[in-house]
Amino acid sequence: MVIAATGPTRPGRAASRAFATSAGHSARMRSSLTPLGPPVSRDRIITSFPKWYTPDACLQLKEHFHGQVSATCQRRNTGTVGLRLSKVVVVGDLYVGKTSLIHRFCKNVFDRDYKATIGVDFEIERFEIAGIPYSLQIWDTAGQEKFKCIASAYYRGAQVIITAFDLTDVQTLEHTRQWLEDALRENEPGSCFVFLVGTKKDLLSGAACEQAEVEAVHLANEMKAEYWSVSAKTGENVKAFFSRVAALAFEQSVLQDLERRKSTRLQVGDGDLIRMEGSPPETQESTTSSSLGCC
Ligand SMILES: Nc1nc2c(ncn2[C@@H]2O[C@H](COP(=O)(O)OP(=O)(O)OP(=O)(O)O)[C@@H](O)[C@H]2O)c(=O)[nH]1
Ligand SMILES: [Mg+2]
Repeated sequence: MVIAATGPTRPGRAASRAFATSAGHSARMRSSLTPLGPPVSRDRIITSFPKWYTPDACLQLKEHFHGQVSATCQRRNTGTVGLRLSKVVVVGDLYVGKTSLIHRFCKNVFDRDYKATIGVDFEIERFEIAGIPYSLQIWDTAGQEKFKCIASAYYRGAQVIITAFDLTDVQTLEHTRQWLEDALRENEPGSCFVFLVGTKKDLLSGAACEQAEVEAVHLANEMKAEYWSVSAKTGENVKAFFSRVAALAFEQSVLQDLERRKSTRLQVGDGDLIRMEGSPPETQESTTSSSLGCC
């Protein structure tokens, strides 16, 4: 099986989309990243922190970027974050509407006909968040059992896991627990944001949707996930949902980058401290060179 590979997009200049499908032992690139492209479209520009769907099941309640993140973005000092892609993996039973959700967001289309995903597909969507370019690599996986082993090979390295279920089919909600477990197994504990998404909201009345959401919100809390109800058919909540995903992933990336840079500075700082305390010249030299080596 050939694994689809992408390089990082060039912020502000790169084309936004790469798309690959793998089926059994074959894989094909439908298109590839091109070096030049249009600027980020206006509806992908995020300036204020997108709000949760319900405060009863959300990953964080605050409505502003973390103070450190805002300050870092204002100074345009986000290190490599603006060059990075965050990997998002969408899992869930067959026919729940994973592909439709992604296509609504990335292509603004909806197809009434069902075409099963074979293996995996992915889309790259570019954003500009707090003035910094940022991209999501959104992996669409197959829900059919026979393709599960292909799809699960792509779970690794996810920063975000989206578990989708059909709001009109309670069984698909029950299965999300297993989908999440499988996806988490391939990733470092505590390294992923988890979302639980109820699809096909347009098929339910307001009251029926509220009823389905009670159970979903309960499960979302057990999963430590943020809950959203969406409709790929009407587009309801789709953009708001992915904006929220992008903002949370971006904020985490900036904070991790700051943390990494801080610990690098601390290592260098330790070396300086030893020198200032008057160690013999040969120790000074070895300390300095090992500090440089670290960086
Ligand atoms: N009414 C309605 N139908 C939807 C919605 N989303 C998806 N569907 C329909 O549900 C069917 C399945 O959608 P897909 O997006 O192909 O499902 P999937 O989860 O990707 O399925 P697999 O690729 O087999 O895992 C299709 O016929 C879609 O048109 C929605 O929001 N509303
Ligand atoms: Mg699909």
